[in-house]
Amino acid sequence: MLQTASPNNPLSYIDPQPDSPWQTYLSQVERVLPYLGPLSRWAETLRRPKRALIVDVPIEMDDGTVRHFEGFRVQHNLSRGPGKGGVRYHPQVTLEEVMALAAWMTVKNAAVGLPFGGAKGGIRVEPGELSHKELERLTRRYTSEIGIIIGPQQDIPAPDVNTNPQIMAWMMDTYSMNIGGTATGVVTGKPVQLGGSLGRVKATGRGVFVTGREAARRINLPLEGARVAVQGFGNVGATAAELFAHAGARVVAVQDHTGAVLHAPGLDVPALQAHVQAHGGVAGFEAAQPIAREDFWDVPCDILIPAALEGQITEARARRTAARLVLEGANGPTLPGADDIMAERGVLVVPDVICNAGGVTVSYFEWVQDFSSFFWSEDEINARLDKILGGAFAHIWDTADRLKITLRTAAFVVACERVLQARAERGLYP
Ligand SMILES: NC(=O)c1ccc[n+]([C@@H]2O[C@H](COP(=O)([O-])OP(=O)(O)OC[C@H]3O[C@@H](n4cnc5c(N)ncnc54)[C@H](O)[C@@H]3O)[C@@H](O)[C@H]2O)c1
Repeated sequence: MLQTASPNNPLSYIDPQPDSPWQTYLSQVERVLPYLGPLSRWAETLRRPKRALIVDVPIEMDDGTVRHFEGFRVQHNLSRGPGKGGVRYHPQVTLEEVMALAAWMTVKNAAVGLPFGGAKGGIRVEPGELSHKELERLTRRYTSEIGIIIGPQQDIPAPDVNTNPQIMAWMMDTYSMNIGGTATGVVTGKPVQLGGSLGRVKATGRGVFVTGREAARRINLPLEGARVAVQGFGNVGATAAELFAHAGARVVAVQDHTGAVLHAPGLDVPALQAHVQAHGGVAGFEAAQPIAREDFWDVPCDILIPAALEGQITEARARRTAARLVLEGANGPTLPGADDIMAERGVLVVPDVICNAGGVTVSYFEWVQDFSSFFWSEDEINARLDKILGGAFAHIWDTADRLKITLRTAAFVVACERVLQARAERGLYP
C-alpha cells in the first residue's frame, strides 16, 4: 500500500526554464500542497501529463513544395471526464507550453465543476503566412494525426489563439470522414449551423466580465466610470472590453501585437473593433493617442485585463500597475513572483482558471446540446453561464477567505481536491 508521494524524477522530455509556462504551473501546484491533506499522496499526478502526443504535419503548399509542421495534443488529466481544451496555432508553440495549457485546463474544468479533464493542442505555425487552402490542409492533416486520441467521449478540442469556428468545422468534418459518421460533439466552438452553440464566440470575454463584476462588487469598485486597460484585443479581450464599456466602464487603453493606444475619456470600443478588423491590429487607430507598447503598463487604470499570451505580468510590471483588480483573460499571464508582489500591494487577481472559464463552460453546453440534438436560446446560454461562473467564483472566494490565501491558490485548492479525489476513488489501474 502506498503511503506518501514517493520522490519522482523530473520529466526527461522537457527542460522548463524559470518563468516558463510549465514551471509557472509547477510553482502554482507547490503552493496548493499544504492544503490537500491526505490527498497530497496523489499530488504527483498533477506534475506530469497523462499523455502527450507529438505529430508531424506535412502539407503540400500552393506552390507545390512540401512543408512539415510540429503538432501536439496533450491530455494532462482525465480523472474527471474526457479531455477538453483548445488548439493554438502560433509560431512559438512548444510541447512544454501545450503541457502547461493542458494542466491549466484540468484545474479550470475542476474549479468550475465541469465534467471534463484537461487537454490542449497546438501547431507550431504562423497561420497568417498560409493561404486559406493551406490552412485547411494543415488543420485536416493535424486532426487526422491526433484522431487516435480525440473523440466526443475521449477528448474534445476547441478554439484558442489563432483558431476559430471555421477551423473547428474542418476538424469536425475530418474526424467525421475518418469514422464514417457525423460526430458533431468531437469539437466545440463550431459554426452554429454545424452544431455550434449560440453565445460561444463571446463566452470567454463574457466570463471575464461576469467574474470581474463579482470581484469588483466585493471590493467596492463600481463599474460605472471604472478605468479599464486591456492587453490583447482578439476574441477574449475585445469582448471583455465591449461588455465593460456597456456596463459604464471606460476602456482607457488597449495594447496588442501591433502597438498600444490610449484615450483617457474612454475608447470607442466598436470603432476600435472595426479598425482591428480592417487593419489587423490597434496600431493606427486615429481616435486615440498612440503610446509605446511598454508604457501600457503605466497607464492609470482601476482594472487591468491581460488577454493575450502567457508571462506578460512580470515582477517589474506588477510593481508598476495602478490597477486594483486584475482579470486574467489569458491563460498564465502572471508569473509567480508577480503574483506575490500584487498580493502584497493589495491588487486583487482573478486567476485565469476561473476568470476565462466562460469559454469552456459554453463549450460544455455545446457538447451537451450536440448529444441531445436539442439547442438552447442565447438568453438561456448566457443565464446558465452567469449562474455557473458566479457560483464557482463565490465558492472560490469563500475558500480564499476561510484559508486566508489568494484567489489563485483557492481555485487550485478547490480544483485539485476534486481531481485528486476522483483519482483516489477510481484507484490505480491495473
Ligand atoms: N478563445 C477562447 O475561448 C479562450 C478561452 C480561454 C482562454 N483563452 C486565452 O485568451 C488569450 C487570448 O486568446 P484569444 O482567443 O482572444 O486569441 P486571439 O487570437 O483572438 O487574440 C489574441 C490577441 O493577443 C494579441 N497579442 C498577441 N501577441 C501579443 C503580444 N506579444 N503582445 C500584446 N498582444 C499580443 C493579438 O494581437 C490579439 O489581439 C490566450 O491566452 C488564450 O489561451 C482563450
